[in-house]
Amino acid sequence: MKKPYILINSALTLDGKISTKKRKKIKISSKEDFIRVKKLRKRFDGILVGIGTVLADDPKLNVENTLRIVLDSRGRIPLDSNLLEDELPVLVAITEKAPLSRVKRIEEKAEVIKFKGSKVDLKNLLKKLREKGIKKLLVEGGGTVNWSFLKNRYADEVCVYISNLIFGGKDAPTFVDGEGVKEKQDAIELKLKNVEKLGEGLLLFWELPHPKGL
Ligand SMILES: NC(=O)C1=CN([C@@H]2O[C@H](COP(=O)(O)OP(=O)(O)OC[C@H]3O[C@@H](n4cnc5c(N)ncnc54)[C@H](OP(=O)(O)O)[C@@H]3O)[C@@H](O)[C@H]2O)C=CC1
Ligand SMILES: Nc1nc(O)c(N)c(N[C@@H]2O[C@H](COP(=O)(O)O)[C@@H](O)[C@H]2O)n1
Repeated sequence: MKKPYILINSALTLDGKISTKKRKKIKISSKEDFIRVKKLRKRFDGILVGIGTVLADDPKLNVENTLRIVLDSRGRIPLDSNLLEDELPVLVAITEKAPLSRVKRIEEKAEVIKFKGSKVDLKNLLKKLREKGIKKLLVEGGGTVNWSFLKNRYADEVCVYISNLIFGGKDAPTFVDGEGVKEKQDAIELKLKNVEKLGEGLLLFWELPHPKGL
């Protein structure tokens, strides 16, 4: 079974942060980049975010004919979150760690798929998404989710908008968080495909040389 084609898109400050140390929703993209992202989202069958992003940003990701997917092992998605309050489809990927009473409430508002283990099993999730007809998946963070998709070599391409802002701070989330590698030899090496100036920032397109199948 082929996995969906996967693009990670993110907006970073010049120092690689995706929010400040307060970890709240912050506009890092320029006006021009938000216009680009709006068009980009329409080209994907699915948009995926982690529960950290849902709790911090309460995103809408409201694009017609696109499935919104949340990685949420413990079923923490707020029942009044924008994703669960509108009419557009949402899939919440949970694990056996999610309390049953909570799952029932989420199921009233979204499709729920349950996986074994303590974190959502990406391989099996991607299989299920492909079976559901998701051929192109846009991953929009945050840093922990980006790490999972890169570490496992599931991402095919990466697009980052590098803004003219600097947030600093060791506790501010970065484009890729998670465990990280210990040695340079374990680094995830990408190939630069394109560079564009956009507003006061730069748009960079990268390709992963050997994305993994399922
Ligand atoms: N500038 C930008 O472009 C963007 C910025 N952001 C910012 O990023 C920050 C949020 O990032 P972060 O806190 O890292 O949260 P994430 O959105 O990356 O969500 C991470 C959580 O997802 C759950 N999860 C379940 N299964 C997996 C899996 N297989 N792999 C990875 N995660 C899994 C885990 O929680 P659990 O165990 O409970 O399931 C995990 O802690 C916010 O500050 C937000 O504003 C976010 C997106 C874009
Ligand atoms: N491209 C981009 N630029 C920024 O500056 C951002 N803060 C984000 N954040 C991502 O977009 C989601 C919000 O989407 P809606 O506007 O609510 O539809 C947010 O959750 C991040 O994934 N992206």
